[in-house]
Amino acid sequence: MIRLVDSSLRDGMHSVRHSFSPEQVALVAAGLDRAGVDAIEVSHGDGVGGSSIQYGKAAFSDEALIEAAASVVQRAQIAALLLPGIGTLTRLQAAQRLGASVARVATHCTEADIAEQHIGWAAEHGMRAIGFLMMSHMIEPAELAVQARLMESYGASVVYIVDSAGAMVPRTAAERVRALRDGLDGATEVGFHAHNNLGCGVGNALAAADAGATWLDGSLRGLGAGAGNAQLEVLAAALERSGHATGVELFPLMDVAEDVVASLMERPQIIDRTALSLGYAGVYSSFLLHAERAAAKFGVEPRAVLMELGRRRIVGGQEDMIIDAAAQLAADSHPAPTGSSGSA
Ligand SMILES: CC[C@H](O)CC(=O)C(=O)O
Ligand SMILES: [Mn+2]
Repeated sequence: MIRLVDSSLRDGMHSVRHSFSPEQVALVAAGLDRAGVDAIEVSHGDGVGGSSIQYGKAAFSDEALIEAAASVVQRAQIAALLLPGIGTLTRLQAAQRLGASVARVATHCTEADIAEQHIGWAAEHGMRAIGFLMMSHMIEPAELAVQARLMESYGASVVYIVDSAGAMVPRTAAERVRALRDGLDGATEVGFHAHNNLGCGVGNALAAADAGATWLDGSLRGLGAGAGNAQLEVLAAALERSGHATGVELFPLMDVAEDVVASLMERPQIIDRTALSLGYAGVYSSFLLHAERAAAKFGVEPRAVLMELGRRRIVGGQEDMIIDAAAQLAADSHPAPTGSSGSA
């Protein structure tokens, strides 16, 4: 049995500049709940506590959004994402008080050790504790399994491989799932979170399921950072057709995607050259809008900025480097005249 987690109201926040209102959240969450989705993730795109100049100001507080979602669901669990260092444990505690019962604690794929306190607290306080290893394409499957074991040792009952950059293809996704499946205790489940920058979002999630992942993320209409996530309603149909039960009712899921989410989207969730460059260069999907803004400011190509970020191996939390890379590219293309000191 596959458990489906919807991320439209969290990863989708990147795509709408963190603007969803409690009313919009309630509409989408009610539709997802009717369709039988297991968990609905709600917060700023960068998790609880993410609203800031660095990551983008949200229109409403995480707490108001979580409360709105929790007030309309009958069956689905509400999930809160926390990136230690962006949000603190107190934000997770507040999320739990307001109705979140799933804690997804996210770290860069080599930094699982910073999640010990948060995963431990969630597991000890009745939440389902999930570890979320971001930018998982950047390290080899065996190294990823070592990090996953750390999260398991802190109390995570599920560890996710997170293809933040949408840089994986079905083979590399499946290799990582197999490495975690082999390295973790049999009781610990493996999850997969896809991005569609290389056009492989649903395919990667299917490959992950075939390799033993039992938790899969997606979002309605694919609403998410970069080219978006695995499109949830498409994934549900494709899983059913490939023999994986999800417990989700497909038509109500299609309906909330088309009748509610489609009209909330600010930009088409397509693989244009900038989104494709994210996957090709292996860059964090949530950098898309930041890179477009920085490129416009410095008069350079967004694609060039993303390729430079990939070359520098910049990871989440280093958003200021996007501006640095754009400024550097602008300076390289308009070098100061010989003999100039570069300052007035
Ligand atoms: C900034 C948090 C990030 O969006 C989490 C996530 O969904 C990912 O890494 O793909
Ligand atoms: Mn994501």
